[in-house]
Amino acid sequence: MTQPETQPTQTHREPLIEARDLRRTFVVRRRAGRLRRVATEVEAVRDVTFSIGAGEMVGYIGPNGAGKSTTIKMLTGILVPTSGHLRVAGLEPSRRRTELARRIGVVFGQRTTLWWDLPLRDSFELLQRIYRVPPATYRRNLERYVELLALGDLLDTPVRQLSLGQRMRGDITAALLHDPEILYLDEPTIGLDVVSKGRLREFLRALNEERGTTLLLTTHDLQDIEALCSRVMVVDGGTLVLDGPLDALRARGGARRTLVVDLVDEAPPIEVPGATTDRVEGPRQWLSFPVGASAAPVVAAVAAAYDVADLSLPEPAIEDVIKELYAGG
Ligand SMILES: Nc1ncnc2c1ncn2[C@@H]1O[C@H](COP(=O)(O)OP(=O)(O)OP(=O)(O)O)[C@@H](O)[C@H]1O
Repeated sequence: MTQPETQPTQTHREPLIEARDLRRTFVVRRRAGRLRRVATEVEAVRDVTFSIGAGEMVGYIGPNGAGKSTTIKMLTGILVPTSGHLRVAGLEPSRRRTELARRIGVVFGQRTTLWWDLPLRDSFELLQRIYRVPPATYRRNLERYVELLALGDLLDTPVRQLSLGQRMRGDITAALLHDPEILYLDEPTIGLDVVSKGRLREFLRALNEERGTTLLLTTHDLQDIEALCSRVMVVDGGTLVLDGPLDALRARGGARRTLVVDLVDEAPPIEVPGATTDRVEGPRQWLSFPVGASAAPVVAAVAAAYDVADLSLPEPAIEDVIKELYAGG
């Protein structure tokens, strides 16, 4: 079994989600000739081990088919693990699915859990009954989320008439009406415009901060991860290949850092000790220096010898790091 690289995470409280050697296989029957079918086993998740503390915001990322949805389905109890140990809020999800449903919320970006032909309000009322949410809690939460997510004018609109962003806000409200401790979000910002994405991220951050809700987020949009998650778990081929703080992921961003210098005028490539100039485009130049070295002497040397209009030290792009991880994982 290969162990993922694990780094200590910032928050280490009581584990709320615990997975140990979690495995799930599927039997797939494929045609082999005109009449014959052969059964092959697909290992969608293998030997996945992690533990998530209350109040953490964790990104669960990986390329298509990596095993993310299969893991989330096991965490919600929809799928039974083939083997391994799994506890969510102290419960074994597949055996205690109904009980667990009252403690978790699930939001899928690609499909709604609301009733398509019903006005939002009726969907919410049905969910109140299904989850047996006490009337006072229901009223308080409905009021709160309708205001925070600006749904007031839409409560009487059938779900099918809502825009994608409005529908998503409705789905999030639906997932939070019963005060879940854990919220699973599967591609929550898919298809949303930049402003809606920003608002949604802000809302989720506040939810975590104010209510301590634990968030587990799967997404292909790494900006979601950058905006929300201090910890990221990367899965590839069913196996966890990295689990640690986002900063640790960034720190793997190659051996060199970049300094972008905007000169007042165009000039030949900058020459300063400790750095090399990799690219020149008009008055803008890109210098690089080793990751372990301090940027200060390079910045000072450039500022002393050149007329500088602006300087910036971009963070290593996590996209690049992740691309490398997927390729090599
Ligand atoms: N019900 C199923 N029957 C057979 N194979 C399945 C089933 N569900 C998932 N798989 C296979 O398990 C693997 C993992 O799939 P999974 O849906 O968990 O990936 P994912 O990381 O969520 O991908 P995506 O980002 O595309 O949603 C894939 O090879 C997939 O084809």
